[in-house]
Amino acid sequence: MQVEDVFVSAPGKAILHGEHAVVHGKVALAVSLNLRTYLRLQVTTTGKVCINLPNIDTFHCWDLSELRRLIHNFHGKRDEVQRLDAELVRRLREFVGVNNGNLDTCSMATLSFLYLYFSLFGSSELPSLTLTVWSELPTGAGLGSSAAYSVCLAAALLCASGAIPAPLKEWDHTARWCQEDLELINSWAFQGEMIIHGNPSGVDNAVGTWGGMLRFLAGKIIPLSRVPLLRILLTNTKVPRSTKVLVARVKDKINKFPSIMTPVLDSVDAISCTCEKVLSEMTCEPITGEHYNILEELIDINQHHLNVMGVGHPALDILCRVTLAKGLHSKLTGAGGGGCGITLLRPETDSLVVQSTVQDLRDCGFDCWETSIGGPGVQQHSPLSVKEDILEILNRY
Ligand SMILES: Nc1ncnc2c1ncn2[C@@H]1O[C@H](COP(=O)(O)OP(=O)(O)OP(=O)(O)O)[C@@H](O)[C@H]1O
Ligand SMILES: C[C@@](O)(CCO)CC(=O)[O-]
Ligand SMILES: [Mg+2]
Repeated sequence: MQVEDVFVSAPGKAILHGEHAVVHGKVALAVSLNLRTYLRLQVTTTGKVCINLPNIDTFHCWDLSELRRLIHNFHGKRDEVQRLDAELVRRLREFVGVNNGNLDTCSMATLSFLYLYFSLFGSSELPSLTLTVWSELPTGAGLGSSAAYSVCLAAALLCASGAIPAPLKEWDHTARWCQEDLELINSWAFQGEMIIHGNPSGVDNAVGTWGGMLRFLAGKIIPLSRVPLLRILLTNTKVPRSTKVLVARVKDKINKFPSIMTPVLDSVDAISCTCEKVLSEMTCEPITGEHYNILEELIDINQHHLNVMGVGHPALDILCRVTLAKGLHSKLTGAGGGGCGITLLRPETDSLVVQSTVQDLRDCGFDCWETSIGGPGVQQHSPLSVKEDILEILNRY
């Protein structure tokens, strides 16, 4: 077994179009953000496994002997990455003390760590380690915090188990894995997402793994390399919500009204495809106002569809109204039900207009900032390449 100390990070994401519909086999367009989750994994000789998750105020330390007892007579299936191992999930739920279907924030994060830890080390020696995670992303707000967390866990634990090499060379600040290793990271991150979400499409962990902008359809990931630079305003309504609950709510609605909801999902699919076509045209012909008019109309139509699906929220309605008063168009991003929304800014949108919109949204109690999109996917860091304030937090434990 090859075990090392590693620093890794993975980006959050914004979904331009296709949230929820993507869970039901429709196209989604998603893009990575410049906000990242960072993880430090230290190999220790304490005989303990410790996790420090200060964003969600969760700290645990278990004796290795206790963990060994937990998986006594259990044989992990390292190659089975499409489905969760029901027996392992059952044992872990009992261990963490969750018996019903509704997991709280801390239990979900703990459970997904333990699931990956046992799955990846179960058949060999369980290592003593300390793992610390700190994220720049708001947790549970639609920006893929669960996926960034799962991708970091998968990358660090796979690396520590020796299943994939640590790509960082002595002279590098950051380094990425080869395609095959990224696929393995992505598939284990998907398992972490399954623990947290219940029924994830896989789009969020794909963006966390590969970064950039991508088209996602039924597990098939197509990176979109030719996309125009989009200016996006991100707003966090700060209304808490759970992706798992919202995904289940949409499924119930589809089951209840199949003939009504299926056309809505088909329409969202067409919106994603139309958006992709317009974005591609914008890279090979001069960008016109009409391109932006179409992008804005697609945003408005999709926001209505998401309301029809039952994942809107009065705070998101306020976001749309306040921005429209300045001539700007917004939609929720991610699972909705509160959380974050995106607002498209035109290249010519005056910075004074942006500033006063941001102020109006802050006056509503929201967080709001202009963001840059398309950051790199999961990467390994030298300690020097981790921002100082984040390194200080990761080194605190
Ligand atoms: N920094 C973190 N540290 C520990 N756990 C985290 C962290 N970020 C996210 N999580 C886990 O992910 C859960 C939030 O996931 P959820 O899918 O509900 O929201 P999201 O991923 O932010 O939004 P969306 O799925 O809509 O993009 C938290 O309850 C926690 O279990
Ligand atoms: C709501 C959803 O479509 C996106 C969450 O970011 C869920 C998923 O795709 O797993
Ligand atoms: Mg999530």
